[in-house]
Amino acid sequence: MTQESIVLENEFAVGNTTENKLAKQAIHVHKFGGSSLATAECIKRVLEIIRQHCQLNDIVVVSANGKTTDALFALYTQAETLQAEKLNADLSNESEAAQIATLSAELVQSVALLTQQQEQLISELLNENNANTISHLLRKDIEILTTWLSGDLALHHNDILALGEVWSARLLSALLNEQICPSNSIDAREFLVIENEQNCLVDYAISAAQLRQQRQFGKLAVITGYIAKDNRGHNCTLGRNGSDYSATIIAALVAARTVTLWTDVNGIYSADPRVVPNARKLHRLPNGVAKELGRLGNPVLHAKTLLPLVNPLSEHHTHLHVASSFDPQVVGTEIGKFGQIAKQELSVTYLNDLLIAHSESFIGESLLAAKAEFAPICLDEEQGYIVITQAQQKSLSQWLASHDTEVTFKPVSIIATVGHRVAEHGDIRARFKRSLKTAQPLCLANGENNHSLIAVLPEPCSIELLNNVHHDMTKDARHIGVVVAGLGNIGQRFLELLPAQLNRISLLENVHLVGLLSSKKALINNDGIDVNQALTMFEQSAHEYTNEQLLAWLSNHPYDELIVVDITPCEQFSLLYQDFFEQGIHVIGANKWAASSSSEKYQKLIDTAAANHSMWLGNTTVGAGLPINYAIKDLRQSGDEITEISGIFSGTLSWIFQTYDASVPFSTLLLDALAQGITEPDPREDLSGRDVQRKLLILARKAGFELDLSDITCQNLVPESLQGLSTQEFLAQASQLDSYFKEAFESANAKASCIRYVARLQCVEDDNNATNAVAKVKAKVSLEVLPRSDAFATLTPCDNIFKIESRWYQDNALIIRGPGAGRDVTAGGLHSDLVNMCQQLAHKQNKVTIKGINE
Ligand SMILES: NC(=O)C1=CN([C@@H]2O[C@H](COP(=O)(O)OP(=O)(O)OC[C@H]3O[C@@H](n4cnc5c(N)ncnc54)[C@H](O)[C@@H]3O)[C@@H](O)[C@H]2O)C=CC1
Ligand SMILES: N[C@@H](CC=O)C(=O)O
Repeated sequence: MTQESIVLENEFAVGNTTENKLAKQAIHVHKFGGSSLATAECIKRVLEIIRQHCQLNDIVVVSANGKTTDALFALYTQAETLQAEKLNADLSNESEAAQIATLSAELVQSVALLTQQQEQLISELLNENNANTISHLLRKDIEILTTWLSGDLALHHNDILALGEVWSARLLSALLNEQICPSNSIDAREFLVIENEQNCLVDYAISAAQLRQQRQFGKLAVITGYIAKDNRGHNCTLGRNGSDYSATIIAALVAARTVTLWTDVNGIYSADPRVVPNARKLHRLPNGVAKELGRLGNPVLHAKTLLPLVNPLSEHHTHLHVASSFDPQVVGTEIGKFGQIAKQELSVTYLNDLLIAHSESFIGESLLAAKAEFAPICLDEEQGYIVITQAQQKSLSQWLASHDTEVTFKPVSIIATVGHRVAEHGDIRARFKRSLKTAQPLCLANGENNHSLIAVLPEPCSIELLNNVHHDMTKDARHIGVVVAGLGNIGQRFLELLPAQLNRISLLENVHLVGLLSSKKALINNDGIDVNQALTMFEQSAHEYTNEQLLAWLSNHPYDELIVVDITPCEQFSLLYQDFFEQGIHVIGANKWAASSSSEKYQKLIDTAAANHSMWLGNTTVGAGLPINYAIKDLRQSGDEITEISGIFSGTLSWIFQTYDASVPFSTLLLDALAQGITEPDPREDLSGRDVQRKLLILARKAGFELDLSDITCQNLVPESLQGLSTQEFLAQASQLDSYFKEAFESANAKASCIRYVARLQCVEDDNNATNAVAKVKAKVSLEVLPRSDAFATLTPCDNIFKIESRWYQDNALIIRGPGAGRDVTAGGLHSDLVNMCQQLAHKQNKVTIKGINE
């Protein structure tokens, strides 16, 4: 149990009634299916999930362990056969008597096998004392089961089927008591009342009141799924997938905030991932869309399960999560009420083995009666057809015969595209029709609440068609969330350019701005932040945050990919990259700290990013928007070996030294550069040479050299007297710089030369000896006196120049030159990284792991 739950328990211990205390904290319902509870190992995993995710006032709902319900059903059938045989057998006939004896022995054996399976779970999991207690209860149940199997079977049908859930809840509760927290198991038949087994309509008022009596304060309730009582007091079951339904009913009864269905898949996909490899996980599904998916054959969602999510007692909305108990750290799918982004999701589903039934009774108003009776998959009152399952054929024929109308049936299948109000979008309808051309659909119908477009096909839906339609409808789109950190000089410009970029670049079609961070405040919105008003929204709605809160949100983000754009100058923020990469989050950084951190930290970041398929781009860390990082990476990847890198790497120092002629004080130019947004937030970062030193280190690493900042000699141009001041104090006293630079300028000028701040790195290792060895380098950044005609001396102010010498560029160096700082070029460079990253992400395939298939 978490620390929070311990506090909770103590908190509950004072004052008030049990009911009030239980209601004090939002309740979460966790339902574990049979596969999640199949073996001792699975159950241990479930215990861990409960330890990490549950509070004492939450509720756990369980299915029977593994295939126990199937085994109980098989016992019932065996006993039924035995009883029928006994009834008809002539026991004086030896062979008939022997047959009965064999059947009896087989039944005894099956009971023994089931008992042994349960005993094994008990002994493997519980300590000796508890195991004895639970085994004793099991044996008593087996005695009763044996009498039921030899008595009035039909009367005890549901009693027999209920045993699986009873055993499962009892065992889990005992285990929780032993290892995790106080717990009590509750048999749902003690509180859950439905009208009858056929309609499963819940009496919410009575059930809620009875459940309140069953729950015990300070104990985690473990409740049986699948079973209930009808309003005449008979035991009944909730049918196939009844435990999921139990969980959402119970959530409605206690107004839970969420229900998590822990199962063996880690979410709902845009198509069945077993047959559509490009299917992507749907992170958030609006209620109505989920219902439609359940109706049209999604194997995880069942229309019935979704009904109680809007609480009939209070209009309270419960969110439903689907997650894998085999992979609990993976974020699954959430179903509930969402904004615009979740509503853009499209998925494709299909159903084979259906029938299309044409009849006059389906034309006009009379269709309503058929609709109420058969809840068809789709229908059309003008064309007079409904589409039903093959199992419904007989009852439909009888129903129509009683109305004296004829009917014709034809085998069909359907393929549907499902999404929020898709049927109202002409473009989606047109795309769907186009992609179905070769399949020659018989007709196209709108689904429930227009949340689907359903095509009726004359042939079974093939896997090829499903994949093609999925590709055409979803364009295999991946939704990408972007969080921008640092809303200063460059950050603001980046955001100003964002709306036009999103409009203009089709690769950015599914990119959503979802977070804005300053050093103190954060605005995070999973439904997206309006890019046209981003800064205003930030001003109005941002809240203070801690890094822990930020990381917690990031670990649960609902996007296929998340990109953090770091436009801060902050070392602390760069320390979060390690966490980002561990969570598979991508980073685009203008911030130079991480890329110029110690070799050890840098290598760890690179390794973590690679291990988690995270991308890290930082072209703007050197030369702003100039493609210098790309050029060096490309040379290296192509097999070239870089031997020298030199140039002017600081936009600020380029602008100042190209402009400076001693007619205007040096400090005035420095303040001017600051106002233009080309300096670092503290211009001493530029003037000290540190910014250039970092840039040289970043390029050196890209070129394949292993070195640290301390390996690069750096000439600091800030006099000691100005080094320890605050930024404001430094700026106020910047005139102290003037005499030094005046002198340096005049001395160089007297020799027809000029002063420039230059970065130089040279490989000094003999090439022949360098096989497999890390090349040694000499590197420094310093103020140099250069002839006025030198290539580094004749730049446009603010330009950077990068001179690269390599095996391929020996005699005539590769030169990249252009503006190396400033708002527009840097923000532009960041957008270039964003497009580049989205392009790579568009081709990224997330491997879907399906238990039992590829795992
Ligand atoms: N100015 C230029 O031409 C270029 C700048 N860069 C880099 O861009 C980055 C930003 O530069 P500017 O916009 O000029 O700086 P700035 O000082 O104008 O803006 C930085 C913003 O980051 C915020 N911030 C600081 N710590 C933060 C944190 N922990 N979390 C979130 N936000 C935080 C600050 O509040 C500020 O609003 C720096 O790393 C700089 O080296 C890179 C290339 C060129
Ligand atoms: N302050 C830097 C900005 C770019 O990195 C510079 O002047 O080059």
